Amino acid sequence: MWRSKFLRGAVCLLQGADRCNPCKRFQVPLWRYLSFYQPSLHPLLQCPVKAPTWNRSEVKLRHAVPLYFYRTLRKDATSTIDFPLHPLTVTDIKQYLRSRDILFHDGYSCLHAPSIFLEPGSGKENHSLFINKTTGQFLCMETLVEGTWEDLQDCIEVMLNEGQTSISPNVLLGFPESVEEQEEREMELKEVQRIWSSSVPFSDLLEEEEQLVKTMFQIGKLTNATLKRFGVRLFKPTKSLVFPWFSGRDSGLRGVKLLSAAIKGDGQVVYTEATVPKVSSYHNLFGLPLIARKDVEVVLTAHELDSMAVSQATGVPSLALPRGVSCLPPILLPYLEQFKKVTLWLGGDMRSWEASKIFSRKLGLKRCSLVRPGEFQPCPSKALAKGKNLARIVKASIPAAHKSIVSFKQLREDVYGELANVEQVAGIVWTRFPELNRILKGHRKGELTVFTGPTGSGKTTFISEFALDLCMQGVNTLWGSFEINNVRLAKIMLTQFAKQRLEENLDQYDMWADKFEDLPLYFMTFHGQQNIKTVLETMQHAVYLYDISHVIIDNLQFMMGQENLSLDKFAVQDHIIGAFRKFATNSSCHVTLIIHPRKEEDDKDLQTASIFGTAKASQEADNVLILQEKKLVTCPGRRSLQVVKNRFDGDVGIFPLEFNKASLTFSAPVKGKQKLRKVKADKNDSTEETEEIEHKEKIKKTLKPTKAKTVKGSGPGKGPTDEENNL
Ligand SMILES: Nc1ncnc2c1ncn2[C@@H]1O[C@H](COP(=O)(O)OP(=O)(O)OP(=O)(O)O)[C@@H](O)[C@H]1O
Repeated sequence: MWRSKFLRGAVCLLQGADRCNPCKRFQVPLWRYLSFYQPSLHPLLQCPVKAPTWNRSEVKLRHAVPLYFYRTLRKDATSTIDFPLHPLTVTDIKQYLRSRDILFHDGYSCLHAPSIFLEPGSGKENHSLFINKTTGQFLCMETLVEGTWEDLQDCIEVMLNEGQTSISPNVLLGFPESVEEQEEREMELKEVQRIWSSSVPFSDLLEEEEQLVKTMFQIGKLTNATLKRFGVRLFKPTKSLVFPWFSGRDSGLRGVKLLSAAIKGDGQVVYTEATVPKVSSYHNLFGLPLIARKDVEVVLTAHELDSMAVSQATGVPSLALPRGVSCLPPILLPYLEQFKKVTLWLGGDMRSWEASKIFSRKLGLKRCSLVRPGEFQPCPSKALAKGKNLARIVKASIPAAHKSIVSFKQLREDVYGELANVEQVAGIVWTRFPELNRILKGHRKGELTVFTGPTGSGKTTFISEFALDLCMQGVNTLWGSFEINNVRLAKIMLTQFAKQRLEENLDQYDMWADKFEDLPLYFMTFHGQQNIKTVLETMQHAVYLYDISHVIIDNLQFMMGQENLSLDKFAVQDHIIGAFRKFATNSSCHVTLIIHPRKEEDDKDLQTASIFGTAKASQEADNVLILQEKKLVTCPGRRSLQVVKNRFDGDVGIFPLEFNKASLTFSAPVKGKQKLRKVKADKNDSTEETEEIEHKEKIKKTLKPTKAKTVKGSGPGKGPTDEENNL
């Protein structure tokens, strides 16, 4: 939301308005619920209610009435069904299609069926209807109609009720959006058109202007022909590159992504992205309009510039994911179904390597191959800039499907990668807890962390900030808060995010809530006792839908009551911890499990034995953290964090925590401005690094440090903040 305000602000300024139009205040929910309105999807996961994704203007009311009528009937019917329904499975989808005599066959991540949106004998290719096996999301590759499983079921029912064998793509009418949503959508489309029409193609730039922009974005090796083919333009007011979102070969503009460069105070060049519509609705596979139906091979990258580099250097079709390595939205999978070979070249670091392994599972291991990052295989745009042979790098990609038994020869490269990238292998470091980095070294996917502390000592409060810190760095996070409700938890997190009591600064609520809303943060809706199977099913679903890489379970005790009571308590606890351990490993997802201590003695620190009934549970955990509460007379309530187990490198230790009641934070306040250490290039630098430094100098000369300017908005929901103005 704040992005569209900013862009509206930028465009208003563009049009000579002396100030932003009064920014329309949007009542936006503070957090992002995972609540689908289609009961067929997991009802216990909630996400913003999404209207179907086809262009509403094509809809003809004539057809809509029966469908709308049908839906209203069914909606009432489902409201009487008790939750939880089981999440949709491929078996459910197959059973339904068979019951309607619709033939299908298995694809990679989708089922392929004859499209019901094509007149029989229309001469167009059959089996062009792709249905995602996990979510039911569908796409007709001929008409480009797409929608949810519920929408497809509705269309099939209406078609059968009318005794037809096909149905017009215009039949679909989503639930009427609220006036506000309709208004927001129209405003976004206007924004997109404004930005697009006021951007200029590179061929229209003056020579020196073109050179300056290419230097700024380090795309000197990309030709204007390539930029033109992909439709890239320059938005002059903010010197931003504009990447268009055309969803099909000949369809209209649905959105844009702006890439801007700015120089920070310390001389670092920072690249910032902004999308319209906002990032959660921005599902652009950049480069899609250039894909022909006959293409069977594609290179998937994490950035638009990388895609253009691959396409220009190798001639192989290439697409860029909308949100880099952070997620591969299932809604895009039907668009990738036609490819028999998918090469994932997501970047040059370990995070990209981890993501490519996870995404290849979603795409189907057999058809995927991965470009291993490394010194000689940076991201595509860097490889192009350094004159590397991109075709050879793509050719040298390794199959994602690995055999169950491997020799060291196959492991050799992975081992080297881990040794050469110690920092990245250590995981994501906390920005707010340097002491924790010193001991744990970082937060890694696939691990199980057990966290405990005395009752009422601040476990939830601490873990909330612990997880928020990682989420702010792009770690997709799922909360399972069985003890306190999501509103209260979100309020704690927002306070920690804003580092102030918003009760006393309500005029800033919208600004902070807009930023908070863009975090990759999701909540389960469980409360009170739950059984472990339902919780794990929901977590699995969330990992698939949102590429969750960190799940917090607060707390274990809420799953103890539902298990087989004939077992003794410790056996149940061991079973549950074992189940989370398995989930963490199989889903490459970090699980943080909060456990109430088994016994507490006021005058003694908690030990590992205080937590677990048996040694088994402590063996399953990779990390064991304890929030120690010193009940000292001198400083009552003094907390410390103790790491009693660290499987990654064995370091353990304890450090004090300073609790700030106003901001609910445990992180030590930053004392003064931390001077960023300048790393002097050492004498024997390789020529490449020297070139890199010279290049950076050149960019700094072209980029005048931007002076942050504030645009006074009107009352609540003020205009863009300083950093937004730096876009
Ligand atoms: N270090 C601290 N000093 C004082 N108050 C704190 C501290 N940490 C948390 N609190 C406050 O104590 C209350 C309980 O915090 P929290 O719910 O995080 O504890 P908890 O250990 O999760 O509780 P429970 O054991 O019931 O789950 C909250 O109001 C919180 O703001």
